[in-house]
Amino acid sequence: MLEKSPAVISIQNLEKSYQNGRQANKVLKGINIEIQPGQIIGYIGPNGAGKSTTVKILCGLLPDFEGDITILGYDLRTQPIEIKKRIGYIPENAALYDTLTPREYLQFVGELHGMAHDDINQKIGKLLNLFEMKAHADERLNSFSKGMRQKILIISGLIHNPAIIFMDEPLSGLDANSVIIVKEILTQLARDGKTIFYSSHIMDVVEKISDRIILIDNGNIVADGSFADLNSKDHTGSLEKLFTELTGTSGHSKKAEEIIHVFEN
Ligand SMILES: Nc1ncnc2c1ncn2[C@@H]1O[C@H](COP(=O)(O)OP(=O)(O)OP(=O)(O)O)[C@@H](O)[C@H]1O
Repeated sequence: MLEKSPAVISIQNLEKSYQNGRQANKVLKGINIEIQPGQIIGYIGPNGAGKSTTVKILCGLLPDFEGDITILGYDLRTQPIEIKKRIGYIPENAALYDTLTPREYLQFVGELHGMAHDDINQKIGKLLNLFEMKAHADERLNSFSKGMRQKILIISGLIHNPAIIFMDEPLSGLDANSVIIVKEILTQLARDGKTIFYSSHIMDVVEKISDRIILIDNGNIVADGSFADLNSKDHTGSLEKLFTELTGTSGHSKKAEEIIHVFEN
């Protein structure tokens, strides 16, 4: 019998509350996930479900949480630096140093990761080329469009060759060609044994690239499995339909009609 590889991400009873004045607002209510290496995990859910909160906790950006998390065998509470060295985080939006050029910014990121100069420069050249950004390597970031900035963020999350890549709505602002490139990159990274934790609203991309889909709603996991498993269980046909059925957000055309009525009256 094939032995199961040890989990690269282990989340046990994860709970998180934000303080709202005097009241605690619990947004993660007991999340349990074990993730094997080389998988692409699609982490989906409605607005406010707790996706970004989960990703930020896993990347060590929100240290105040309940439960136990180990990543690559390191305890997130006591060994966050060991984890941060080995993961990449690609958020939807992040402040880039606007006065720098992509080359300068990426050199800075590479140095923070302790990479050798030659290695940094070689990776920068290859990745900028791949994302069709080489011509802009020495222009200032403050002149960049949303999609161009997003490409630089993606490169900065990959440059140090992390074992796990956390992505929070990474395709935001990218054109169709760039989306295809990112999809291909993710598939190949997973083939090379990297683990990808991918949080997104873009259902057809999640459906196509994910080995496993985890759907959260209101801080709880409501579905967890491959698209084929989830689809055969609920007979829905598409991830979008499954999403709306399980998160109770159906009746869209009626809602749209009501919104139009607001303008008409
Ligand atoms: N810094 C914060 N302080 C207080 N409440 C917060 C904070 N960040 C998030 N929340 C609340 O936590 C809940 C989950 O937010 P989160 O950003 O994790 O959701 P999400 O699933 O990523 O949503 P979206 O799809 O809209 O990005 C929401 O109710 C949100 O209002």
